[in-house]
Amino acid sequence: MKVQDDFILTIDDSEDDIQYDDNDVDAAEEGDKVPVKTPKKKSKKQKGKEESEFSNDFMFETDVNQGLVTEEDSNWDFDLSAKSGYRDDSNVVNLDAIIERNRIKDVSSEDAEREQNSTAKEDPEEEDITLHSDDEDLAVDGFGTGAKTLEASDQEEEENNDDDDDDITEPVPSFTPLQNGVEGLNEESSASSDEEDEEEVAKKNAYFSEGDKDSADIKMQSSFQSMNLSRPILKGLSKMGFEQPTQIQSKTIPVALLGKDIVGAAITGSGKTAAFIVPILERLLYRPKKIPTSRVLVLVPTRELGIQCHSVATKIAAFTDIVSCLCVGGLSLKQQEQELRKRPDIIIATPGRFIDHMRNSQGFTVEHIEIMVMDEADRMLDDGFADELNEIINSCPKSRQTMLFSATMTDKVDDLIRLSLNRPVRLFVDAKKSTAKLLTQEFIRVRPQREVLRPAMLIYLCKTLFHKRTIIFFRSKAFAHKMRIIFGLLSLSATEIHGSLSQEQRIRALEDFRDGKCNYLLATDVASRGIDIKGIEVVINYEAPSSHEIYLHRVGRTARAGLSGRAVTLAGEGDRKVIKDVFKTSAAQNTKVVSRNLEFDKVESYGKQIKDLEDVVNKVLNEEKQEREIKIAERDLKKGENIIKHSDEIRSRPARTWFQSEKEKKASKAQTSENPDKTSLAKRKKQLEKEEMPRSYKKTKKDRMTKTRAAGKK
Ligand SMILES: Nc1ncnc2c1ncn2[C@@H]1O[C@H](COP(=O)(O)OP(=O)(O)OP(=O)(O)O)[C@@H](O)[C@H]1O
Repeated sequence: MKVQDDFILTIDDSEDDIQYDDNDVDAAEEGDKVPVKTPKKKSKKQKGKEESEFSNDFMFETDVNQGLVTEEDSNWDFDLSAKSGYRDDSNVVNLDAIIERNRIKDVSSEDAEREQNSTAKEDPEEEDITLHSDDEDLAVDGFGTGAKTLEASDQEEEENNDDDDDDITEPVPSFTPLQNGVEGLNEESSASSDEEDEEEVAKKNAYFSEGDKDSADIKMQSSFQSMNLSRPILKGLSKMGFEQPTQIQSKTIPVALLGKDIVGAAITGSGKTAAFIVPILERLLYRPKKIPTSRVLVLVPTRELGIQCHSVATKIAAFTDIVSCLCVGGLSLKQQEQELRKRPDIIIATPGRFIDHMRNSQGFTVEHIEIMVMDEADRMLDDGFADELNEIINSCPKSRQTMLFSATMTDKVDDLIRLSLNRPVRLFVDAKKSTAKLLTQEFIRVRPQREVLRPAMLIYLCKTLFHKRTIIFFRSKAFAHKMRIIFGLLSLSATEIHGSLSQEQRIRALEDFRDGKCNYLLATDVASRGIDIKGIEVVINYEAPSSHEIYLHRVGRTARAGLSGRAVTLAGEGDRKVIKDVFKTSAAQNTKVVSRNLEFDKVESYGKQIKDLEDVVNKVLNEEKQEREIKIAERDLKKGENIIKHSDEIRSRPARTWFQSEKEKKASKAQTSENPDKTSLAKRKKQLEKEEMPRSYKKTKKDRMTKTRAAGKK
């Protein structure tokens, strides 16, 4: 199929089509009225830009430095979301104050002294770290790194375990390039689990549109101007400092403007958000405006990602009349209900909160959703979201355009089929499981007998090597919290983000870290996907995550937008599989992977300090618990008083219905994993498979109502 460059599918072109559930407008017949867009004249400057050469090695920071764009323009912010209302946070305890009260004098003074005398390294790579090739600590130990064969490495590992004690007093920290000369790994392009059999390839060929060919016809556009975007959108992009599209944007925007379904993938930090926001805004510019209608739904897996996406959409739309609404958990339901009543053009939501509105917000309907985006779509396809997703997908019109994006996007047909995509175009920019080119990945082996020193290793890294803009990932919320107390007691300015905190605390943590008020952000995987904070220098994995995908998202918080960064992983025995996968792909893609050895005398000394602090940490935890209980009691008292005062009004409200309680959610998840064939999910999948055929033949109203710009020009 030959596709014209200037062919843009406009959004639901007839106002007559719109139906409202609160009876304010009659249902009407299909119409073919199409708004004709007046062609814009291109300025000389724009033309010049179009002709300029497209570089894939984008340098994002330049405009910021030239002062054309302010930091605020390109930074995402919470101010907009703040208007959506934080929850009452009257039970938040001031942990910093408790830590300060409990800080042992001699620890902090000893610490200050240590700071002064320490061999604190300004640049961890250049100053004290020597690259040398004879350090085989990690390379030969069977983590799949320098191993010639897996069998050989296992044997070597046993040998290495015998002389564990020898490297306890290893010298200065060192890097060892690992992948150079690694045999037998370079032929593989990705981890073995990704190998496809013929059947899967055939399935994919049948399922995906000839999109790659189509998009070759569409041409990768080298500038935003040559994509025929409207002036207000170009102005918004320019205000954000986006001069040239990134690869995923070049590929996606023209295809998305045609209204096609898309399955998109590109490395972390490569601009996927704008890749879907820009075509959405462009299409919305030509919507019928008489009656406001919510036409676009963007689903995201975490609240913070929703806030960030909302901020990007609002900023790019700054010169348009397009309105976005943020509907994520933790923010005021009431305020969101009020905003939804005004029928914003775009709704950015987490699935749970969105369903809550679908069920309980009067007058809110999803009947007119014409574009649905799932950011971090592979996460949304996880079991954890299965039921919510089904509910949303079943409620939204089938004739919608659907776009899915993630850095680790799956193109497995079986995974995608339940989303009832319509011959999607597959737009995969980088090799699967790639990391950013300028990301250095380091690994520190934690031998079983040194597990006890893991916290000390982390403290060592932060005290001697990484002093700021460092995010540290933990698997457990409770442990992240405990470490935050230890950081505080050892005078390391840290904040934390995880699911046990209130939304306001989570947002404040991100802001404090973003603004440099805290040097360390201690996080669980709630912050591993999508979060875009400028200038994160280092990501530390306190332990490797449970999968290679999560690893990629975590380390993708640094080295974003063409900048460099470093990821350091403390790798224990239990982390073998993930680490092996990382090394395999890194070797294949020739990205930089090194091992780091620590100064174990210092690590042991930190270990002793941490042990000495145990009682103080428990004391802080107890005080925190007590203060929280008092706050909760005070809040409940107030609540009780309010209920008595306003009982009539409260009783008159309709009862809210819940999609699933936490208990039901867990039961459903267990059922899915225990007995996948008999779940409603499997049934639904089969039903969708059946429905798939007729659907692709059905011409939708939207399909029929397309117009070329050329028509407008006539
Ligand atoms: N065309 C562009 N020019 C300059 N900067 C850009 C451009 N597109 C995006 N950026 C910037 O690049 C950064 C990363 O963008 P974004 O958060 O959309 O990445 P992503 O691919 O969604 O990452 P992740 O997979 O981690 O979610 C942001 O700071 C954004 O402002």
